[in-house]
Amino acid sequence: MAILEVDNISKRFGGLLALNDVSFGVEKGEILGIIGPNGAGKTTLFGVVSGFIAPSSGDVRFDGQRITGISPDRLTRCGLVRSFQIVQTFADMTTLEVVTTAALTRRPLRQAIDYAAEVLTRVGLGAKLDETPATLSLQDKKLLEVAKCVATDPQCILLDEVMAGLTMAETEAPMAIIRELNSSGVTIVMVEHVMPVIMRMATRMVVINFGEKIAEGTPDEIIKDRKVIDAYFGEHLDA
Ligand SMILES: Nc1ncnc2c1ncn2[C@@H]1O[C@H](COP(=O)(O)OP(=O)(O)OP(=O)(O)O)[C@@H](O)[C@H]1O
Repeated sequence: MAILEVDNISKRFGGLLALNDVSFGVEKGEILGIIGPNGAGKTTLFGVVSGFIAPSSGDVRFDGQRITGISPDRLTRCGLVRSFQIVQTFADMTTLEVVTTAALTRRPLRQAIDYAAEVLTRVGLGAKLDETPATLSLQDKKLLEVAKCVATDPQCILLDEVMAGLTMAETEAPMAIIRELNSSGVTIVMVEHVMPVIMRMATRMVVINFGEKIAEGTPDEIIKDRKVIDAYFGEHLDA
């Protein structure tokens, strides 16, 4: 059963058609990877699905309900949450305060603080509750971004380049956390440039190029797809 349906989404920025009639579904419990060359429209697509960008046309449905145009905070309460490529934090807050803010989505303050500490520990930041995000390493900032999502108790998480900038060794921790989340029933949609990561994680993939969906299938099907290989100009897609 599809938890998320993207139906004929187009988005125009002035003269630029950033998304052109993109449609796909996300099945409950899967890990869907979205890939595409730079500027393909992946971030715009995430923005539309998560309520940050209004589409020029088309609809998004979550759990059977039309959600097009619904604000990100309402979507979070519905169980659909996104992470950001550039780690979003407030300068003066501690990691515990940042994640507590997210946990307040479904809990009163006292419980939100306890739950935030639990989630931070789960992602490996249990020793850094009192640190400000600016002092964290890039890997820890990414884990904080994941913790913010997890603390809202989502049904579906949209992860925008959680592995970008990390070494392959550093990707192991976020990959394990995402797998664990998925095992606990959370549907994952991830945009990722780090090809070996997405090939290992995704159960299915959607490929975007110049704002259009050019392919959809399992990682094995995708690496053999002629249109995908051409879009990457022969870039090596092996996992
Ligand atoms: N707010 C905006 N105003 C005008 N053009 C935009 C805006 N946001 C994105 N674009 C353009 O839309 C196209 C798609 O951009 P988008 O950021 O969605 O691609 P992407 O696949 O996420 O790229 P990357 O992999 O580099 O992050 C690009 O040509 C970009 O310059």
